Amino acid sequence: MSVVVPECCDDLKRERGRCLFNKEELTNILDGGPKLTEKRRRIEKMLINTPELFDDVSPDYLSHEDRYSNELRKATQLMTTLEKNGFTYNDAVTTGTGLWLLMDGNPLSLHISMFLDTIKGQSNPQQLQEWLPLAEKFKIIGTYAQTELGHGTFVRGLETTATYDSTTKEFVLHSPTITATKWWPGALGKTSNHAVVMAQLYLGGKCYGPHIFMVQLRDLETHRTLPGIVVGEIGPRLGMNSNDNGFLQFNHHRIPLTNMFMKHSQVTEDGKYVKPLHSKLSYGTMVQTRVGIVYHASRELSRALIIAIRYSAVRHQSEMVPGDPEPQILDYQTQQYKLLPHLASFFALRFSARALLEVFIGTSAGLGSGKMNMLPELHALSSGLKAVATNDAVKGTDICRLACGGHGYLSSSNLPRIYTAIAAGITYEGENTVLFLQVARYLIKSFRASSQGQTLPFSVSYLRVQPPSSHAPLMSDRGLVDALGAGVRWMVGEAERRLQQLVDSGHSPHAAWNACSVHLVQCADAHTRYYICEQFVDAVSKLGETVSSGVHEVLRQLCRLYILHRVIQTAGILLRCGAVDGKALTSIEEEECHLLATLRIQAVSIVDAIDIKDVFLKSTLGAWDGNVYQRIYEEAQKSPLNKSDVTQGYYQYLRPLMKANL
Ligand SMILES: CCCCCCCCCCCCCCCCCCCCCC(=O)SCCNC(=O)CCNC(=O)[C@H](O)C(C)(C)COP(=O)(O)OP(=O)(O)OC[C@H]1O[C@@H](n2cnc3c(N)ncnc32)[C@H](O)[C@@H]1OP(=O)(O)O
Ligand SMILES: Cc1cc2nc3c(=O)[nH]c(=O)nc-3n(C[C@H](O)[C@H](O)[C@H](O)COP(=O)(O)OP(=O)(O)OC[C@H]3O[C@@H](n4cnc5c(N)ncnc54)[C@H](O)[C@@H]3O)c2cc1C
Repeated sequence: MSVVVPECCDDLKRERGRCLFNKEELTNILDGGPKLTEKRRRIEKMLINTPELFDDVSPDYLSHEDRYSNELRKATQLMTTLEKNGFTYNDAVTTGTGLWLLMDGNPLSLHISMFLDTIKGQSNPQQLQEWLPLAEKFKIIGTYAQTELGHGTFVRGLETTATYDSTTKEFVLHSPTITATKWWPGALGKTSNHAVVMAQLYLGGKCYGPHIFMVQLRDLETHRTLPGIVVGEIGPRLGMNSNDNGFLQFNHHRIPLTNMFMKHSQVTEDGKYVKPLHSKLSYGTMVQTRVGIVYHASRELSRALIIAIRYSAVRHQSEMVPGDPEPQILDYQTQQYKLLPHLASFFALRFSARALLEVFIGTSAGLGSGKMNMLPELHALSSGLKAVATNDAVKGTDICRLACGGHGYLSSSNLPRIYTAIAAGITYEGENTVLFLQVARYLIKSFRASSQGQTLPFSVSYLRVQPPSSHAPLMSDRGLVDALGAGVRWMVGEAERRLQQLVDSGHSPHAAWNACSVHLVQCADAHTRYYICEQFVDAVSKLGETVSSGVHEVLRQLCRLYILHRVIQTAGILLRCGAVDGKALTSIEEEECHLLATLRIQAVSIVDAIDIKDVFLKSTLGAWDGNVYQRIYEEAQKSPLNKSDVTQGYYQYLRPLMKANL
């Protein structure tokens, strides 16, 4: 397959003719610099030149088993192609390209993410030396097996046990109940021959809580399940059915002492426990994956936006002015209102993902030298951003689908598959409500610390009980972000007051927490969105000195739209705390409508600059050339039902019905 850029239709040609900025420059910003754009394109070119990586037939037409095998075939082909060309799996992950090719849930994704990340982040030097080369070269294939039938959220409630037997220097892994069955891990059913398993550590009859163990599940030659282990696949799901999400039970299965991950906590041969520097270090893989998911969610949202915005420029429907030609649906203000705030969201999430990655890298470096103080901040930021990013990506993707009318419901639009894949992100890696409650815990703690005069970490410093007065005019970007900050401060203060009131009236702190938890989740959501606004404003103002005026103007408009939209969404709170008044809100609403019309002019060019090629969009509606109707028609011809004019079903059922005397 070669990269041919086809002629585009007249509508898209006209849209692209109105571009006032340098698209390549915007692409570079989104990629993180020209070098990264160049690297991504090299990887893409290599993948596009590997036809085996592309489906001729939609997975929708395959049986469950064929679907799995086909995806496994592509996943292994991808890994060997990368290797042969001097790239790593990580290059395909960090550029998004690998996931786009295999986004029906691929059986190697857990191996290249959580399995390898656990080996890198939780092993002592000997374990690293032993396992990393095997895993990196796919000599062993693994997954992350934590969730059980009975518990996903509450890690401390897991029931799988790992009991140390000092006589043999082994751990005995056991699933004592049906609810202790591991359930959900991707690639556990049929693909993995190893798993990192989260289990309750027992030493001398005492439970030390969840710890991680490396467990071989299958024979490396025959791939048969080892004795003492039951493993299988959990059956069809809402989406990502090419993966083999699995179940796993242990029956007094023994593994060596050295198979407990021992970077942070250790068990000695005689069964003594050595505590980690921080009790949640074993949750590190989850934190790292949440950081990755923020990028992943923004990428998936961007695919949906490219599809829906290009389609909206090609699709003509109804009359805006009686008797006039049917306009492009993108000219309807309501259509702009559906799509453009999500386009702004994509940019906001991308800049925030980058900021979060920096916090992650900084914190990880600190951990290396024994500094644990950044861990709570990283946990709160990664939890909040993972939750907001997946919530917004899911909502945005569904709006993109709706914005494409009936055709958005077609599998060939690819919007259903993008939606079902990212929808899982709300649940996996920490269910979003639960993650927000973790953020809320951090907010309340910080707010109370501030009342006692303590200095707050950077992401919550604006919560100071007596904040410095803002000098930015209200209607400036900074002024509106400050107003949003004042809103969050008011919400958190209110939550703290309600909690205290309940405790004072005799409720236990835990009962009070539950009684305030709807409000607490709202605080966490608002705090995270305030952080996102800050990152967006900062990023655009920093770029201001280095980019051309056209690109800067587009970024400024997107940032402004994001902030205005957020202020309107939070209007109730901002009015209650006096951060804005009705008059300001009216002018903000008017400005938003004006901005929608301004951004509409270059919307197609902005999504072009995201630079995702047709082969990765996989959509009949969103291709570069805008040749929508021909593509939809051609795709329909591939339906197996069209192989014959009269189907078997006619002879078997319809004809007998028509002939029956009813
Ligand atoms: C490098 C980046 C690369 C960039 C490039 C990127 C490219 C992309 C990369 C790849 C991505 C592609 C994506 C596609 C594939 C996706 C595959 C994924 C498939 C999904 C896999 C899964 O789905 S896998 C299972 C996940 N399953 C959970 O996610 C369970 C949630 N459940 C909990 O996580 C705990 O259960 C929960 C609630 C914390 C309570 O934990 P708990 O009960 O032990 O703790 P408590 O609540 O009592 O809290 C006590 C104190 O601990 C503090 N604390 C708690 N956690 C802490 C922590 N982590 N760090 C610090 N502090 C922490 C807390 O803040 C309290 O602090 P304080 O006391 O000071 O207030
Ligand atoms: C596609 C997919 C892939 C997955 N892959 C893996 C994997 O590879 N490895 C793995 O180990 N796991 C995996 N999981 C499991 C996933 O991590 C869990 O499903 C997730 O952590 C949520 O846990 P749960 O299912 O127990 O939900 P529950 O916690 O039972 O959630 C049900 C409801 O209860 C609410 N709730 C729960 N606790 C609280 C609380 N404290 N306060 C308020 N509300 C609460 C939740 O908000 C939610 O509304 C995967 C899941 C999916 C869907």
